[in-house]
Amino acid sequence: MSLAAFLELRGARAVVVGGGRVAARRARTLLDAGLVVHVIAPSVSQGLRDLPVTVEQRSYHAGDLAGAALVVAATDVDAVNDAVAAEARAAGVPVNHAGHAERGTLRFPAVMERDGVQIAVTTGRELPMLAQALAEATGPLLPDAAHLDAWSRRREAALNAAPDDRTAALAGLRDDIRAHLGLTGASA
Ligand SMILES: C[C@@]1(CC(=O)O)c2cc3[nH]c(cc4nc(cc5[nH]c(cc(n2)[C@H]1CCC(=O)O)[C@@](C)(CC(=O)O)[C@@H]5CCC(=O)O)C(CC(=O)O)=C4CCC(=O)O)c(CCC(=O)O)c3CC(=O)O
Ligand SMILES: NC(=O)C1=CN([C@@H]2O[C@H](COP(=O)(O)OP(=O)(O)OC[C@H]3O[C@@H](n4cnc5c(N)ncnc54)[C@H](O)[C@@H]3O)[C@@H](O)[C@H]2O)C=CC1
Repeated sequence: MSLAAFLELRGARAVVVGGGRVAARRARTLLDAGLVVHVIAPSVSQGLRDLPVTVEQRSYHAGDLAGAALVVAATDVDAVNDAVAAEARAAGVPVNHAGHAERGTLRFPAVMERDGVQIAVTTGRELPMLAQALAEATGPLLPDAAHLDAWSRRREAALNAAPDDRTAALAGLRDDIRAHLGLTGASA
């Protein structure tokens, strides 16, 4: 099993090597998470140029990943993606290898988000359609902001309650949340 985690990388530098369709998809994901994206590729698609990224129109060279907190190797040349992944690994920087995910250290999941709540799905293999379908199927479960705010207030109040009341208040909140999601019975 891989490590499931959410990275807070707002303002950090990402280097995307490659300028095609996959690079553009990854760049959008990184921008949504607040990273500063730098693209290096001899040919950069219009879709990618239209995004708020900086572009260096040339081939990748060793040393290009200096200062990167995250790297994407998304060229259509396996050997180049391998070289990018090797440089990133040596620098201890997480890297996504577009052609062979197992040669990198980071896989992108399919994601559903609503008001800050995120559900991310990975298949542990390369079945992007399944990852996407599973994420989509969970979408309707995501609560709206009004519910989130009400639950957060109740949790705060419960944590501030006297010890005798706290347990019951937290149990009541847990039951209400589970019922809202259609779950019945005790938690697993
Ligand atoms: C391993 C992985 C990459 C990694 O993370 O290292 C990978 C690999 C591959 N994807 C391929 C194709 C497509 N992938 C998408 C879309 C998505 N792919 C994503 C993830 C992953 N894709 C990782 C595994 C996730 C898992 O399974 O757990 C999503 C979830 C997230 C993201 O891309 O950021 C994103 C959903 C975006 C959304 O939610 O909107 C589309 C477009 C579409 O479907 O609309 C196409 C077809 C068009 C095209 O070619 O672009 C192929 C080519 C073979 C094939 O067609 O299968 C490979 C390589 C291979 O399979 O060898
Ligand atoms: N992970 C995924 O979701 C998917 C991955 N793939 C893989 O990703 C690869 C890229 O796919 P696309 O974006 O569709 O390809 P594409 O053909 O649209 O783009 C390839 C890009 O690589 C750049 N490039 C080539 N040599 C380079 C070098 N030496 N240095 C820097 N950039 C270089 C090109 O200039 C071009 O911008 C595919 O070959 C495939 O292995 C393909 C589909 C989906």
